[in-house]
Amino acid sequence: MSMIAAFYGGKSILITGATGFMGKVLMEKLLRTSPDLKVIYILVRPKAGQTLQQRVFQILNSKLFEKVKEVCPHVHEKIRAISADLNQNDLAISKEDMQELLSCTNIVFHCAATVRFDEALRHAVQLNVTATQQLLLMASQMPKLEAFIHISTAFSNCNLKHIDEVIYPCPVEPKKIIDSLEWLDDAIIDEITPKLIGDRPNTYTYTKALGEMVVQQESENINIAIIRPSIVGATWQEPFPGWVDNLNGPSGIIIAAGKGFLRAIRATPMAVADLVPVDTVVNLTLAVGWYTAVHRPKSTLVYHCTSGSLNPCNWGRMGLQVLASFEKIPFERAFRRPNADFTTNNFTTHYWNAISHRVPAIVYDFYLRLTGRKPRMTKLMNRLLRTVSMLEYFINRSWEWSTYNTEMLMSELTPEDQRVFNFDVRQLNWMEYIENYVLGVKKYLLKEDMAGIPEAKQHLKRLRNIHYLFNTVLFLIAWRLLIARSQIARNVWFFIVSFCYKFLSYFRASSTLKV
Ligand SMILES: CCCCCCCCCCCCCCCC(=O)SCCNC(=O)CCNC(=O)[C@H](O)C(C)(C)COP(=O)(O)OP(=O)(O)OC[C@H]1O[C@@H](n2cnc3c(N)ncnc32)[C@H](O)[C@@H]1OP(=O)(O)O
Ligand SMILES: NC(=O)C1=CN([C@@H]2O[C@H](COP(=O)(O)OP(=O)(O)OC[C@H]3O[C@@H](n4cnc5c(N)ncnc54)[C@H](OP(=O)(O)O)[C@@H]3O)[C@@H](O)[C@H]2O)C=CC1
Repeated sequence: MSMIAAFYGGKSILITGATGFMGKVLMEKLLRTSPDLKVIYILVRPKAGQTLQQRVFQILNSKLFEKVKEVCPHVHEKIRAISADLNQNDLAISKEDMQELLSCTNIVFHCAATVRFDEALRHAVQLNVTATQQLLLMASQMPKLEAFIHISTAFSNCNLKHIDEVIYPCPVEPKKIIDSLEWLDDAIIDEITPKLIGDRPNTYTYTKALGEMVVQQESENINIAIIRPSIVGATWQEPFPGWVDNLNGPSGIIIAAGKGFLRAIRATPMAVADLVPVDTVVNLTLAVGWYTAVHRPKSTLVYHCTSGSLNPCNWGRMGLQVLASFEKIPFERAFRRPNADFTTNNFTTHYWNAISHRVPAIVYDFYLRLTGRKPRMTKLMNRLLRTVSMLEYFINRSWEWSTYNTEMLMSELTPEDQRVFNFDVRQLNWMEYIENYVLGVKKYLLKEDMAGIPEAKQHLKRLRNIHYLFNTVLFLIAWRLLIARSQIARNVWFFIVSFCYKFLSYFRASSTLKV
């Protein structure tokens, strides 16, 4: 019997960010491995015209939860959705709900965050720092609380090259930032943002670092741990391989490349692609929850959930495997044939952006206009290139994360727990994982039918023929222009033509002789 699974039995668990990518997988694993848990409270806000109940209903009836229903048929009864908005200072939780949360919660998993890189500082601080502070305040009033697990990111200290499992201080105290944002207006905040974030690339990594400082400062009476995952990707094994439901991290890039929109990228092929599957992160999170509650470490432990030091894979290898997977699992109606030229040079980046991205988009929009349709490709391409430029920071550097705590925890688990809550990335076969990732993107993100693969392959063949034809025509035009202007080109041309003529005459003569 798994000790970790047994530990969560009968517990009341609070999850923030349960409607997000990681939160859903966390909820699924908890319900599947500990169906006898008492209740999972999830903080949810109404969104996109859906009520809380509709959102929860949709999640629990999705493919991700199919296996859970086999072991826990009354899964709906285990989930208690609580209306909350982490953008509000009091989290907008009703008095009754707050009372219930405070008196019943045993474990808190705090996953909610804004993961947008370009989030305005005010909003990023509200969600990633102030909301964390509010939750810690709540946690300090929970008499039955056994552990509070805070999900951060391995990139919260991406301004450093080597990162240990410790909380690093930021130059300005989080409390000072929170206070100043209350009275500064948006224009001034925009102006001081670059100075505050310093050598970090965006407000996301900066506010996640501030969030960790808040955790450290408010953790006096709370049993707390921090998890730092690197780039979180599709599921590796559980509940099935390749599940993914948003465009963040590599998923959006895989779509853009598979559909032939993105054909070149500024990336360092030898830089480590520090990806971790979402189910690995969730397994570590649940193991940390158990360890923190049962062993009650004296200080706040930080756990790195990264792959680079244990099982490294670089962007070059990953890019090639993604391309190889497109051969087997092509996406439907591709704009151009998938390709992934990696370049680190400024000039070639601009060249590829112009030739491979902008020009085809302009040509296609021209065609749409001619056929009476609304042009859209240039706009889409501009957005895509902006997105890619924001990811560039992460695909052109390598970091070293120490993993002592994570390895220590692994050694503390029983063999059964090591199997059920496996977070050993050394066992990950990258090639297999990436192929399943591409398959998952096709199935669960693009919602394309596998039966359409032969047609998608035919379409790619047609695109290849168009590509060859286009290149041949281009070459002939260029050559014709060159001949018109250069004597050397003309001489070379006459030499080739006369050589071909002689060869054909010889061939014809010898075949006549044989007859
Ligand atoms: C073959 C080679 C393989 C190599 C493979 C390399 C992978 C290289 C990954 C590095 C990854 C580091 C990751 C750090 C790890 C964390 O710790 S951070 C957690 C991850 N967070 C993120 O990835 C957030 C990144 N995204 C953002 O910040 C915002 O979406 C952006 C990029 C600022 C765009 O904002 P926006 O312009 O307001 O647009 P938004 O409304 O979000 O979306 C606009 C459109 O772009 C699309 N879109 C959004 N995100 C993406 C995306 N990532 N990609 C494509 N399209 C996207 C949307 O679907 C939307 O399309 P439409 O619905 O309009 O048709
Ligand atoms: N994805 C990644 O690559 C990585 C993620 N992380 C960390 O993991 C955690 C989870 O990330 P991930 O699941 O990918 O992120 P998602 O963007 O998928 O999910 C974010 C969650 O936070 C919730 N949330 C956002 N704003 C509010 C709000 N105002 N009130 C209530 N809830 C809100 C969202 O709810 P709603 O559905 O209503 O928007 C959603 O449930 C984050 O802390 C992130 O920093 C760390 C490293 C990498």
